[in-house]
Amino acid sequence: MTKPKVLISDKMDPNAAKIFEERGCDVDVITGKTPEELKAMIGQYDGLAIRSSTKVTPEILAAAPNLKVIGRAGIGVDNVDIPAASAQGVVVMNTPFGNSITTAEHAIALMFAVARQIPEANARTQNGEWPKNDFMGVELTGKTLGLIGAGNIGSIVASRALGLRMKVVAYDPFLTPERAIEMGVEKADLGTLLEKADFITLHTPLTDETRNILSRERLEQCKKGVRIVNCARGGLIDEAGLKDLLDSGHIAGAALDVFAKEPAKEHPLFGTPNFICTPHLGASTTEAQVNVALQVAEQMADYLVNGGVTNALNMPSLSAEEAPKLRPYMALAEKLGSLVSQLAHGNLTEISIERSGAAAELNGKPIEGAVLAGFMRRYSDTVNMVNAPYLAKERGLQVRSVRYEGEGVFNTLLRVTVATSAGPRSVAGTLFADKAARLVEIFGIGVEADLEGHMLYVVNEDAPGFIGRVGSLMGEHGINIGTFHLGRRETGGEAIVLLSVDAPIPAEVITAAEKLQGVKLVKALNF
Ligand SMILES: NC(=O)c1ccc[n+]([C@@H]2O[C@H](COP(=O)([O-])OP(=O)(O)OC[C@H]3O[C@@H](n4cnc5c(N)ncnc54)[C@H](O)[C@@H]3O)[C@@H](O)[C@H]2O)c1
Ligand SMILES: O=C(O)[C@H](O)COP(=O)(O)O
Repeated sequence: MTKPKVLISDKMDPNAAKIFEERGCDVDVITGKTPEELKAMIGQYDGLAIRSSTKVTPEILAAAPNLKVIGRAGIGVDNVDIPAASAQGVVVMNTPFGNSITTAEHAIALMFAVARQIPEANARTQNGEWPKNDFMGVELTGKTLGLIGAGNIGSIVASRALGLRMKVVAYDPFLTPERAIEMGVEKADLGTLLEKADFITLHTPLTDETRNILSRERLEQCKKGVRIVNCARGGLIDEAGLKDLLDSGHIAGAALDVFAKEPAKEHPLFGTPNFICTPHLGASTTEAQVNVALQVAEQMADYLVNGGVTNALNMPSLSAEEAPKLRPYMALAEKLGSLVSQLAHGNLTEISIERSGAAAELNGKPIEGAVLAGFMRRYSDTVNMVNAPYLAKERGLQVRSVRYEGEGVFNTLLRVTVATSAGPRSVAGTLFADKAARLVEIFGIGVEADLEGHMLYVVNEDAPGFIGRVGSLMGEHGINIGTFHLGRRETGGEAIVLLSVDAPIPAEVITAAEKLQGVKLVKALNF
């Protein structure tokens, strides 16, 4: 098996490259490339490991036909076009906890720095001025911190602020009253937070809802003398409004680690009194960088080598323990999805995926993804379990997932049913003790078969001599039969023949089979 190839395209702790190699991947570390240069080289890679500098645009993705996973050594993924990656079947993962403490500490550091004007005092002191009378700071003790976003980083900032004897008021639509009590913060709406806060820190991702969350109007609503810290994303604050309100003195200070446009080498805010900034250093500590580098490399290698999925933003997680258990089910699921789509006709608008017995105990999402991948393969060559649910949604396919805990005849069973104009059509399969996928039913007729390679499916009337006629036809055309499986609804009723052959079945053999006595339908199947 050829080794998966990974490109690390942003500065990352060297542990990442080491882990990739130890886990069976080839790795190149090539940083600082322009989008054009990245486009020219990305085609050869299975994995792309990034921080915030590399922008993964639809153009980059279009030049990456082999790409299977993008790993963000950090939290924010606003530099990755996730819908485009999903549509292309590329898993996008991040490391949601590796740099949270470090970033929270940076927010606290900036809060102190802006409260005591430390950067300017430092610069002027080192300039030989000794400006002791020019700086009068404020204490944090007893002040109210308004926290916008109370997730991982926000909650660490809250706990540190409480330790500094601040009061914390938090605005986060997803913060439950119970969690607010647990965190020791007061849950508030944004208006109340703006009225009460002496300091505000932001800890939300940049989304359509959070963009400009501190707009000029909202900045004007803030308590006079407020100090604002943003260690989350540029774009959350109206930068022009911030400058005007710093100039007017309504806002007493602001500290930004992030800007709407980065790198920010020139900016109207530069030089504004009581404005301090750092160049997106929130995650830049040795500890955090080792954490995120190790984590991203482990996650990506696990996916590329074993199929395990952790911290993916566009598909359900699949632990390294679950992956080996689920793998045979996913193979079965994909085959059943493919079989039902090759056999059922008409406008298929609904698909139902049932898991019973042991299968009901498993994580259903990857199985669902695999059924849909098999089902959608007829419509797209590039479909996989990541993009299949998106493609299915795009086509208006309704997907139902059902689990039955009890065992039937089989101790584990997957059944896939599609709604057709002639009524529901279902196929079912099980796993034998050797974990091999076996078909056990087609459209209500019991039949036991492997679904492998090239197959011929024939529906006929159950009558003596038919098996011989099919065998002779194959022999006449020089087609070697590998396996031969039979099933029937009842004696003399509708029957099926499913045989595997060693080579693709030519169209003239299908036509000849259709002319055999008693034949109702013939189809070549491929798996
Ligand atoms: N400066 C840096 O170097 C640096 C480092 C790490 C993370 N970050 C940024 O910090 C952000 C927060 O990280 P996290 O780990 O805490 O993420 P998180 O997902 O744990 O928390 C984000 C919180 O924002 C809340 N939220 C979402 N929409 C909101 C809205 N409209 N109003 C208020 N709250 C809203 C969510 O409910 C969630 O609780 C990341 O998205 C990333 O962009 C920056
Ligand atoms: O979202 C993040 O994790 C931070 O913005 C850190 O970004 P960086 O890895 O480029 O420092």
